[in-house]
Amino acid sequence: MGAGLTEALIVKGLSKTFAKPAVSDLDLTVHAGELYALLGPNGAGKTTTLRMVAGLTQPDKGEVSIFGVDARKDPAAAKALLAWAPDEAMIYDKLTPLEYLEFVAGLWNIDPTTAKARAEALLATLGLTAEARRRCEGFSRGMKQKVALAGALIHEPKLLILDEPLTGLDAAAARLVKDMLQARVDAGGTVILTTHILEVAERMADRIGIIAGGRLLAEGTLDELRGKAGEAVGGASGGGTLEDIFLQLTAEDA
Ligand SMILES: Nc1ncnc2c1ncn2[C@@H]1O[C@H](COP(=O)(O)OP(=O)(O)OP(=O)(O)O)[C@@H](O)[C@H]1O
Repeated sequence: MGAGLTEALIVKGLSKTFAKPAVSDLDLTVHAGELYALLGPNGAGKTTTLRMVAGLTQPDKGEVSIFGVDARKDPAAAKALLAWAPDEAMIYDKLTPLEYLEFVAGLWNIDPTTAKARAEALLATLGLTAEARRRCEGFSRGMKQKVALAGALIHEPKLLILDEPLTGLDAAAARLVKDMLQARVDAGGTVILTTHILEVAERMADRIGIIAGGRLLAEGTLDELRGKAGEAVGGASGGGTLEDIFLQLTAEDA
């Protein structure tokens, strides 16, 4: 985990209203080299927040800084530092995984030799070597999701943002993806993910942010969140699970 000297992401006062407020005056900090889990009930504003960080949704107000780059002033530089993997894989069915990855690499101006080497390495890590030259059209949802994840990683982003990366994956595929994310963090990369699987956050995350109604309820390590949940009930913090803490904090908010 990073020493906190560099911040991978700083979000300040981020706000977005659609028909009603989706994200309200949100502050978040993600340290370089950590795995950060953004949690919250359905409709809490997680996807909207991460889409604004990735430059896909225009905020109404607020600041987003990616490794010190002001994402609203210099979106191209910010985007080069990050990858966004949505929960619904968007890949071209007529292409093979290798062709898709070479196509995405082309968009980043990566030279073809490097692109091919990176694509093959990513597909191997994700257990897709045997399918590398088969068209994606017959692939399962989980396989397509893995191809999309490889596409997000082809330009070697410093910050990886994943919306519900484990949805639709079977146990073996979920393990592969979790191991890959952990390996990236161990190698100094930064990962932000949303998940409704609280055990995943509990086991993997260095720090956790809990949002509800577009507002940050708590942010910190599991121990820090335990302390907050304890304070909120006016007593000493117990050894509650993340699920206990999450349910307590979100129920109080509701
Ligand atoms: N493009 C949009 N147009 C209108 N409303 C939207 C749009 N995107 C999100 N919203 C609304 O903003 C709120 C927050 O949605 P968001 O998808 O960010 O929540 P979430 O925390 O990711 O939820 P979930 O866990 O269900 O995926 C919801 O009320 C949602 O209906």
